[in-house]
Amino acid sequence: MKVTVVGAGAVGATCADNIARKEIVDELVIVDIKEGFAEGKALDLTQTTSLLGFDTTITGSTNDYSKTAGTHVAVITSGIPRKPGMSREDLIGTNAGIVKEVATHILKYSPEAILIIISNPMDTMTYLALKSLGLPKSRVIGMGGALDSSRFKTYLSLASGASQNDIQATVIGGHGDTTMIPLTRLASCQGVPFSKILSPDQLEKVASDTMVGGATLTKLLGTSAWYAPGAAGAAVVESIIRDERKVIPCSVYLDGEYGESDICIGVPVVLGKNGIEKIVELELNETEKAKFKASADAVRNMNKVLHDMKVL
Ligand SMILES: NC(=O)c1ccc[n+]([C@@H]2O[C@H](COP(=O)([O-])OP(=O)(O)OC[C@H]3O[C@@H](n4cnc5c(N)ncnc54)[C@H](O)[C@@H]3O)[C@@H](O)[C@H]2O)c1
Ligand SMILES: O=C(O)C[C@H](O)C(=O)O
Repeated sequence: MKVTVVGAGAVGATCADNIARKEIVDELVIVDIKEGFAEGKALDLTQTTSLLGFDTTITGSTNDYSKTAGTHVAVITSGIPRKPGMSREDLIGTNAGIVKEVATHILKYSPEAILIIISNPMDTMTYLALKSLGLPKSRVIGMGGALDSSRFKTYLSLASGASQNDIQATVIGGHGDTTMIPLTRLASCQGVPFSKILSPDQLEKVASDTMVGGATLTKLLGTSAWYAPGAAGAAVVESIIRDERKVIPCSVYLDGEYGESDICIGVPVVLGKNGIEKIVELELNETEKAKFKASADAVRNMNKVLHDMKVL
């Protein structure tokens, strides 16, 4: 199996590192537009092979996509990250052109590839890749919910003292500071609902901390996060490559599910060898449904910018 990671920056290199350590592919290719950068990251990672004991061939390429031929899964992380004070949506002007160009190059050499979109604003970039390339909806997957759900688990754990590994918690909706929906009603610790563990005020604080999780890190780091995003990207790749059929919230094209159509937005999906094997429809209450609709309206408004920019 072969995986390509486009963008050898903070998220791309961390994702590649995690994929290599998991030993889930024979070949890993990293591509970047910056001369020598992907080759350098690939060589550096290769030199961890004997230290970490994995056996994956890692190569780098400066924009030569012929090296990516035969890719099963391509992870797109190329583009600019936000700086403190910015929103993810502020990145659309630069990243839309990059994502469209990169996805086109990947598909030229690997027409059957499954695309994992990480570049922000991720829901809109996922929609752009799917629509501009006319790909089947099972093969274009936005990574956001996996990361947001892991942050939700971190904040639930910090508030309650429970182990993150005992927690089940899901974030749906857009991958934006105001659009994501941490499902506090459904969060549980080994079968015990968090509504029985934390007070309503504590749960509300956990939800709002989760929603601004990316912005909090951007303020601390001066740029956006990479360890958890890279690990979340690798977890999505792993479920596909190993055909694990894990349920992971991802941004996917909806065609009537959750009452929405013609939009990519975060919902739980089964990830297996064909990409999206199934969309899981959670039973939302009226409040959650209203939040999901508001989130979808905001994402749809952002998608309109793609037409204004004439990239779609
Ligand atoms: N979806 C998520 O959950 C999530 C999480 C973290 C970051 N992100 C997003 O991922 C993106 C990357 O973040 P980062 O911190 O790795 O940024 P970074 O600046 O460290 O890396 C981006 C890399 O993309 C490369 N690049 C730019 N244009 C390219 C092109 N046309 N072809 C190939 N490579 C190109 C750059 O040279 C750079 O090395 C950002 O848009 C960020 O907002 C998304
Ligand atoms: O916060 C960002 O801009 C990057 C990413 O979407 C994240 O959630 O870490």
